[in-house]
Order: sequence, then structure tokens, then C-alpha cells
Amino acid sequence: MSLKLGDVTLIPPGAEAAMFAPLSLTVAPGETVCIMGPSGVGKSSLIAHIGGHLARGFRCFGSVTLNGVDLLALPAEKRGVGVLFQDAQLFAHLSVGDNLAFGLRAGLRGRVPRQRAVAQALEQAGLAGFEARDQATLSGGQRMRVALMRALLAEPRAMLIDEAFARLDSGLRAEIRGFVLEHIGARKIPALMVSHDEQDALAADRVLQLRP
Ligand SMILES: Nc1ncnc2c1ncn2[C@@H]1O[C@H](COP(=O)(O)OP(=O)(O)OP(=O)(O)O)[C@@H](O)[C@H]1O
Repeated sequence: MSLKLGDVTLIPPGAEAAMFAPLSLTVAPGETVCIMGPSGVGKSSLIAHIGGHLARGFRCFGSVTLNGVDLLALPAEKRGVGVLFQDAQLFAHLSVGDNLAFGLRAGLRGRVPRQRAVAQALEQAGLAGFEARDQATLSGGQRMRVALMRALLAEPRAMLIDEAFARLDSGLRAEIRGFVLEHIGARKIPALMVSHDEQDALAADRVLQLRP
């Protein structure tokens, strides 16, 4: 699976000019490209455009394809793109196990396959036995690991990471970044990672600097 951007540019609502020059990029299977650039240049908007959650009113140009499929023609839930935000955005009313199960594809929704998939994901996240825990009782790093596992259980064909490690302290940050990139790389998923952090950039395969 390759994620391909062709001459992508965006104009925010009410603005006259595009935020960044037309951007063409191919992210190979298992490759992580770090997107950097000054505040307001459009990094989060670019991620939202690809993920299908960009606010209304933007004018969008260029193409976004995933293994040749036109993503822009599909609603967000059909794009097969996983997203990790700064906040893990776990569902407050669901247990850790139910948060994970939310991502499961239809074929795994029977009780036994579901329990097995959730238990395996928790094991991989170093959180074995956490099924019934209230998500509010988790640490920041644990929450991010659950968020990644929930995204991966949906079997995404591409991952978008928007400042997902920014709120973690530096030691934990390196650990969680390593965890996330290792799992994405092992599954050969192409990933775009927005960050202001040099250590994130060093951990990526390539860095793309957006300029206004
Ligand atoms: N819903 C919206 N309506 C109007 N303008 C918007 C909207 N969302 C974003 N913008 C504008 O688009 C521009 C890019 O915002 P965006 O959040 O993508 O930047 P960024 O590069 O991710 O910045 P940061 O590093 O500060 O997070 C900004 O000028 C912002 O004001």
C-alpha cells in the first residue's frame, strides 16, 4: 500500500491564497514521513484533508490516492485511514476492552474472536488484563497505546499521526513513539506524522518541511 499525494494544496475558508505550495509525495509501505513547518502552515489541515475530517469551507486541490484508490471520493469511514491525535480520544463511556473492540472489522465481532483480538492487542500493548478497566484510569502513555491498538485493529491501510506524542514527557515520548512506529512499520503501513519535535523527525524515514 502506498499513499500518494499529487499537487495537493488547500485554501482555508475566507482566505485568498493557498497555505502551502502544491505538494506531491509518495509514502511507501511501512515508511513514515514526518511533516514539519511553522505554526499555521497547514499541517493539521493536510492530515484532516487526507483523513476526511477537514472542516467545511476549505477549497482543496490535487489528488490523494491509496494504492491507486481515490480517497477524496470516499467518506472518512470508508478510507481505511487510521488517525492518532494529540489526545488519545478514547470513548469516555467505554471500558478499555470496548474501546479496542470498537475498531474491529465486522468479521471479528463475534464474542470469541472479539475477546481474542482484544486480549492479543492488550498483550502487545503491555496492558494484558486491562479489558475491564475504565479508560479514565489510564496514564497518558497507556492511553496512547490503547488508541494505537484501536486504530490498528481496524486494519488501516495508512496512518496519520498529528502531534500524538506532544503531551507526553520526554522519556515516555521516546518509548511511545518507538512503540507506534514499530507497529506501523511491521504492518507495512505508510504513515504521515505531523510534529514540531526534532526527535520525532529523527525517528522518521523522511522529513518534509512545509513552507508558507
Ligand atoms: N475551520 C477553519 N476555518 C478557517 N480557517 C481555518 C480552519 N481550520 C484551520 N484554519 C486555518 O488554516 C491555517 C492552517 O491551520 P492548521 O491547523 O492546519 O496549521 P498547522 O500547521 O497544523 O499549525 P500548528 O502547528 O499551530 O498546529 C491557519 O491559518 C488556520 O487559522
